[in-house]
Amino acid sequence: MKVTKADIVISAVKPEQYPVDQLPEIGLAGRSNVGKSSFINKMIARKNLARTSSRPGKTQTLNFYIINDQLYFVDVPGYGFAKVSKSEREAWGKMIERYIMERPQLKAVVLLVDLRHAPSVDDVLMYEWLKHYEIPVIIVATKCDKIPKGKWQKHLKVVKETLKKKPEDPLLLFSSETGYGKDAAWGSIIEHMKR
Ligand SMILES: Nc1nc2c(ncn2[C@@H]2O[C@H](COP(=O)(O)OP(=O)(O)OP(=O)(O)O)[C@@H](O)[C@H]2O)c(=O)[nH]1
Ligand SMILES: [Mg+2]
Repeated sequence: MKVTKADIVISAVKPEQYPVDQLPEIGLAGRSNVGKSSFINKMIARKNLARTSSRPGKTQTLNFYIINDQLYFVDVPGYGFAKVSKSEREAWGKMIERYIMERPQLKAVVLLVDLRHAPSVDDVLMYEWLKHYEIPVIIVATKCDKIPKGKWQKHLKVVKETLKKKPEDPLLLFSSETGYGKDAAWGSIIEHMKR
């Protein structure tokens, strides 16, 4: 998809703040620092519209980005960030749960995992939880620039087996650094938007 227009519309913490225009939405989920905001920036070819940081926990709210007046990317705060209090973690959980469970226009969640490592316990829980609520998931193994090409298949196999990936969910390679996998990711997102 050629992105000609992209803007942040709102940073929301509760449903009353979500956009009301019924456009399809694609959520981004994954561990803190895995590269969700970087994924959005690469996909829309903007340097830092979705704010990124080497410090985990950068994204704290549900950030709605409107793309070509056609769809939203919803940047979701990452999980698994140790420096978060129990009450913050609970607030996070409630915010995500409300969004994911009560949002018919949510067409799919892009679940980002780090290609370098086996998915964490939290990654597995997140995947199982999304599947439980019958949300289509596009699994994106990112930071593939950090692994030599010859080892990609081996690492993909670990991701697939650890998550117990369902056959209907695609697993794609990606790099926000090089742009590898951008067209495939758009292809999958567009397919899910039409459902
Ligand atoms: N080499 C490489 N670095 C990446 C890639 N994607 C993200 N990064 C780096 O990883 C760090 C975290 O990226 P973010 O996009 O801010 O991560 P996030 O998932 O949005 O993190 P939170 O907002 O804290 O949940 C930054 O330093 C990025 O530059 C990638 O594909 N390759
Ligand atoms: Mg972020």
